[in-house]
Amino acid sequence: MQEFIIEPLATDLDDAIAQKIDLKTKPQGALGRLEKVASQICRIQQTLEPQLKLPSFFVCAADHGVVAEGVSPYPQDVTWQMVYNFLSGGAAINVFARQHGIALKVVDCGVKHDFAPHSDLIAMKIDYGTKNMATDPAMSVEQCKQALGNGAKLVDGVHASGSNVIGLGEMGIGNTTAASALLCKLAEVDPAKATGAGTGLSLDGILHKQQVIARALDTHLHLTSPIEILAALGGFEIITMAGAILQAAHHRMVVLIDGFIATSALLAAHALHPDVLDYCISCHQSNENAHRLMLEILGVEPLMKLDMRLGEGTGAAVAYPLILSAVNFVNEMSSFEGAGVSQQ
Ligand SMILES: O=C(O)c1ccc[n+]([C@@H]2O[C@H](COP(=O)([O-])O)[C@@H](O)[C@H]2O)c1
Ligand SMILES: Cc1cc2nc[nH]c2cc1C
Repeated sequence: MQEFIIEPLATDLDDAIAQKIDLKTKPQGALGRLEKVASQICRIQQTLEPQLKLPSFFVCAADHGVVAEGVSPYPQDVTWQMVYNFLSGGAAINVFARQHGIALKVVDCGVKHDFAPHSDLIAMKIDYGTKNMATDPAMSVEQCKQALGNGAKLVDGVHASGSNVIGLGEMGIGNTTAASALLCKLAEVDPAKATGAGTGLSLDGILHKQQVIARALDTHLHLTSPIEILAALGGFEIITMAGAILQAAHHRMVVLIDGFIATSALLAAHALHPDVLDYCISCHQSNENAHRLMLEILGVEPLMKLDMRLGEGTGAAVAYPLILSAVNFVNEMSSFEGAGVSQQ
């Protein structure tokens, strides 16, 4: 299994970072959350002059055997159809990535479809979708380790090209069931609190999805080791994202976390390596109820809440200019002394 070595953030520069931010021409704390983001990026990069270089986003796509239980209102074919939409530049994430100068690649982590080669498609198919978690482990432990390694490979590639900030998004009909199941098992949350509408289930549909998740938890009741839990309840795109998050933390990169499913990948990564959180910025709290719960459990505050629930990395992409503003104020704002402005 890929070994992820992640250093907790050093605290040596903390005083200097706080001082630099406090001496900018503003009342103390007046840039609010941007100050927290700026300070986190300075700590990740161990510098007083942070930079965001070559932002690189991955949309990780895969299918889910649990759709056989009727947990999503959309047909499974939407997964591969949306992959083509990403490749032709017509999805929401394409629009926002173009707007903000973000490089975007689509990753076939395990879609139930054969794609022709494409310059923006990275072929990392582990299988044609997972198995039905209600009756079987979604994947084998071997496949789970392979997915973690695939995520690491994605990040190694962009890191070698000079990128220091990544964003992770996903596409996979049925993947909110996997995200909810992971939340239940990893954080001991009742399915009644962890289950939501996903792409738009009715109330009856949500109750049925809740029962399917309860059945999956029962099937895998005996499991206690994180890797076995991730294999039993995860998805190929979720575990690939978890591997990418872990490897980005290893490289001391800034990791932009999108909505509910991307956060389930962070929860999975956190179960393997708690220090990974230091490198992650939660960009947008999804309208999926359990996302708030997941963020609370991880102890992270999302940057925004725009009532979005799309995935694809859209929440992270729309947050990108805010994060850039945080970095820019540290580098470009005058200090009180430099501008000749009186302090308190
Ligand atoms: O990111 C989110 O917060 C989010 C919340 C609800 C749904 N989604 C997207 O909807 C799909 C999964 O929904 P479902 O109902 O099929 O489980 C998948 O492609 C996700 O990207 C995404
Ligand atoms: C159309 C559609 C687009 C999506 N993008 C991410 N998840 C999605 C789910 C659906 C159904």
